[in-house]
Amino acid sequence: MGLNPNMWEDPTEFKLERFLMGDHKEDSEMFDITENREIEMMPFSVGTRICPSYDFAMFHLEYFVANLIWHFEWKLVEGDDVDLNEEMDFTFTMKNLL
Ligand code: HEM
Repeated sequence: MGLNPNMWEDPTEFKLERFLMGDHKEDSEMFDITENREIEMMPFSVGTRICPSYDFAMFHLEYFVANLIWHFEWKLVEGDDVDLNEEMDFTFTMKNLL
């Protein structure tokens, strides 16, 4: 499914901009990391052939991200307006992502 050219333009290309939000994706600079607007990306697939190692992989990815946060100094990009406060949506999300 992740390689289906009917779903994805150039499915094998590394194109982060494909996750931009908005009807006219090229007009928007927001990434849909909440997956509240569209569910297009299912990295572990779904259904009977879902990755059996989903929990194991997620555990390691959380550990990987935690190490990135721990070992690097994180700064806002000048001009960005990130607000870490929570906002109630379908779930709690960050108030301002960018
Ligand atoms: C970030 C890490 C991982 C991602 C994104 C991932 C993703 C996937 C995806 C997309 C599938 C195909 C599901 C389908 O056919 O619809 C799959 C299948 C599978 N994955 Fe993973 N996987 C990850 C890590 C792992 C790890 C660490 C293991 C083993 C230790 C594993 C074992 C398997 C196996 C055995 C299948 C075949 C399941 C089946 O065909 O019934 N995966 N995985």
